[in-house]
Amino acid sequence: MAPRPLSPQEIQDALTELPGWTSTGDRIERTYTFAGHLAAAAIVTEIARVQESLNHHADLTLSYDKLKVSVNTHSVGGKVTELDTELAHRIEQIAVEHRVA
Ligand SMILES: C[C@H](O)[C@H](O)[C@H]1CNC2=NC(N)=NC(=O)C2=N1
Repeated sequence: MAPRPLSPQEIQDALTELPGWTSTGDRIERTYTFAGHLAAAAIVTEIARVQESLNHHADLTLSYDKLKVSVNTHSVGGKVTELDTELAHRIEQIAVEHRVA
């Protein structure tokens, strides 16, 4: 079944379970900061594995010691759906394992 775009209220409710994540309206995003570049780069492959398993992919922007994660659902015209909040939770699990602040 096709995912349904979440309402602004549903997005806000979902973000209460995702500290550090924000909504721009049509996306949910978080920027993680790491000890350095290799630590920031190392998490990318793990996120990619989860994204392949879910068949849902965020935009990942790697800079020196930061990784920005930004996601929406293309198949509904670029809106936030439960697929995005599910991926965000999975990425949070990986971040905890990497002891990201
Ligand atoms: C064909 C394939 O199922 C689609 O392109 C998947 C892949 N990853 C995706 N990722 C995101 N963020 N949104 C999608 O709609 C999406 N669709």
